[in-house]
Amino acid sequence: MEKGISEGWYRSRDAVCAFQDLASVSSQEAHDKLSDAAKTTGAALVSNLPTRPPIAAIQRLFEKLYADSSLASRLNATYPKRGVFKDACLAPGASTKIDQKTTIDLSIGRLQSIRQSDPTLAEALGQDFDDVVSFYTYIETEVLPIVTRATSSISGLDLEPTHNGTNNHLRLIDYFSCPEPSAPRCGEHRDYNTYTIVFQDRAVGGLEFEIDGTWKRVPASVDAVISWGWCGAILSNDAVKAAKHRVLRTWPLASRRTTAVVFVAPDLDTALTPVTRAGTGDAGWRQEILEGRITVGAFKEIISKKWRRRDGNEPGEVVQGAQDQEVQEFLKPLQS
Ligand SMILES: O=C(O)CCC(=O)C(=O)O
Ligand SMILES: [Fe+2]
Repeated sequence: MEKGISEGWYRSRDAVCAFQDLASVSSQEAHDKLSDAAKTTGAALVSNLPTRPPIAAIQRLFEKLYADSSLASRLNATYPKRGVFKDACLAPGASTKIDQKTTIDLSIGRLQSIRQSDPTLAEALGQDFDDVVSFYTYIETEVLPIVTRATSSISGLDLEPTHNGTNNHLRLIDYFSCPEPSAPRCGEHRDYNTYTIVFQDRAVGGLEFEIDGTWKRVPASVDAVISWGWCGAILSNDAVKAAKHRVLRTWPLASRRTTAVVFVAPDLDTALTPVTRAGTGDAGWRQEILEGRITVGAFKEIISKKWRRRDGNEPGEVVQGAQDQEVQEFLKPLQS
């Protein structure tokens, strides 16, 4: 086993909760486990999901886009600002330091734009695309309200008015088979948002969280991981912890790992400022944040420049760990 990595943290931290339990917010046990995870490690492992992501369909969708560059261009033309299918690390002459993965980024807004700007594209993408959209719709309508409500009660906030779904995303990730990746698959970072759900393929591991200074593996058998990000930490004044994580390598090493990741963030015009006294007395936030002068949209612009560098979609050198350090210095200038 790699130095510094240990298994079994989820058992010792007791952060596992059965997802069926989450369907009923009155379930004290599920709430307590989620609450404990959000306040301590910032990550909860979830088993017994009633609905699984369509992993085989996601893999076929990636293969279709690898094989058909005109289809990939059509898909990217529906969101010219950033594109939808991103494969920067596969380009000839790409930096060997960027994340070794490809992604498909969707959201309710992007799905609308796909339907409106290229009405026959969904059909060209086929049944696999429909299966992905159905999965996303299910998660948006059935699952996210429950986790948002649980996060609200953990942090003493009412998140529902500022989380109307306009700033949520589904990211499909293909950690394609590669025995000797030149860089991490997904370099270490904290997510910028309120919380994230990583749906795993239950076959190939790789996701790790830094817990008390040590990288701990999420077992491949875990269905999904709920973790909290910077917006969650700021709004709750650090009552909720933003969890640092990465995918350094896939386990087994050369295997293909496929994930469906749902990011939940406050609406872009929300003021990014602590709105509860639940957390730390003096968390050290920068003055503009304490005064409510930075919106979620402005923060997203600042932080997304850094992650696009790591993804190879923005020029600039990638130094592992630097992204998280830069964000931390921005948010908590006196503590860095
Ligand atoms: O795919 C994973 O396991 C994690 C991905 C992740 O952390 C991210 O995209 O922010
Ligand atoms: Fe992440």
